[in-house]
Amino acid sequence: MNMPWTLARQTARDAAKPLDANELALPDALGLALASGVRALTDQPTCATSAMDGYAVTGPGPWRIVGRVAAGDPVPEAFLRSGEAFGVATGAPVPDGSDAVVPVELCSTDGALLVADALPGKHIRRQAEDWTAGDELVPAGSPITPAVLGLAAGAGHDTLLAHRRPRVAVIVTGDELLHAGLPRPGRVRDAIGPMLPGLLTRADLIGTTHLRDDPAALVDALASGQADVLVTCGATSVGPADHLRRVLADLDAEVLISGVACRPGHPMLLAVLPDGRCVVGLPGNPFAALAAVLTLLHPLLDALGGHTARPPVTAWLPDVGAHRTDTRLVPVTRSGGLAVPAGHDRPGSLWGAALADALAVVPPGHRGGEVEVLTFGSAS
Ligand SMILES: Nc1nc2c(c(=O)[nH]1)N[C@H]1C(S)=C(S)[C@@H](COP(=O)(O)OP(=O)(O)OC[C@H]3O[C@@H](n4cnc5c(N)ncnc54)[C@H](O)[C@@H]3O)O[C@H]1N2
Ligand code: MOO
Repeated sequence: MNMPWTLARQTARDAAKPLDANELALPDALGLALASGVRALTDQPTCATSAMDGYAVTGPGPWRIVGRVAAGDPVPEAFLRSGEAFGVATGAPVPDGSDAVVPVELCSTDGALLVADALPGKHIRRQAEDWTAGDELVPAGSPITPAVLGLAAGAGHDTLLAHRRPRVAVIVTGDELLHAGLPRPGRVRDAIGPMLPGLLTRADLIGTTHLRDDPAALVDALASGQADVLVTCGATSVGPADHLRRVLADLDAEVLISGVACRPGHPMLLAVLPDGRCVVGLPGNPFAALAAVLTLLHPLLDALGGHTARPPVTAWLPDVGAHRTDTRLVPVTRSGGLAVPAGHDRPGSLWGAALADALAVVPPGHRGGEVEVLTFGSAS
């Protein structure tokens, strides 16, 4: 009995716990998931600062210019009194007592005398206006994007605690596969091996092995290794050369998912070996393999990498002819909230997927309307 598609995705997410976490220098943490929230180590700003190049002033004008402070200077020792002005640069601390900053282009000066209109409080960034020391700025489980790195640096961090990226080994099986040159009767080019690295943006691909349809070789390939996840391609079905299910049984693997009610890709599977390593079985038909990556592999890799599930991305899809009982995965291009089918979506062909930027998830019975879309880059 094939598992419903939505349950299969959730089962894949729940199949693994986040991998260990390490304290990493900021540049090394890019793309990983935060293992603990980023907290501000100081107030921002740490003191009242000027938001403009100009003059800090106090009381009604005109004012007497009594000094100047540049970016990088410490807080001026002077306390600004009514009728006094202090030259300030954007980002520089303003003297205590300042009422407002007047931008330089709104000022006229006559020697040490400054004339302008000042609005109380204007253009002064008060201490802790953005955040206070101890505030959580980004929660655990968030992806460490370039902006998170910049924010963390701004909040005083030199390192971040981040989960390790899962290590993935790929095993491509099939006597009929060629890895170069022209396909010919009885021989096809491996289309899955070249596709996978670009789909593993949240993992480290540690190796790709090509095997004949030989159960002993498959046992050897699965039995040991450094990978957290083994991804097999082909051999998921019931033909004489399709050994994956028997080999997993011989290895005492716990099969969590053996078939999913979706088109294409229904023979996909997920198993856990006795030592905790996971096996994701991608069907041999290349578009079915892509469907299995987005359905099972991405949620599993997200869970291992410590990434929190994000709200689904949706788009409006016309009636594309839903399946009666199974979820269809349909290649689409998206434009302004609308998903347009790319066509060419037969299980053995990546043509439609190559023209698409996402797969639309079409539940059984769908007759047009809002659907979830899965992008190729990452996961849930
Ligand atoms: N009796 C049944 N036969 C099949 C069923 C079924 O339910 N009952 N399901 C079909 C579906 S759906 C799929 S999908 C495939 C899954 O097959 P396998 O995972 O066992 O893969 P293979 O048999 O090795 O290959 C299937 C097909 O894909 C081509 N292939 C395999 N690997 C690659 C690759 N790396 N790159 C490009 N093409 C590949 C292979 O040559 C075959 O044409 O089973 C159906 N049969
Ligand atoms: O998964 Mo198969 O047709 O559905 O390629």
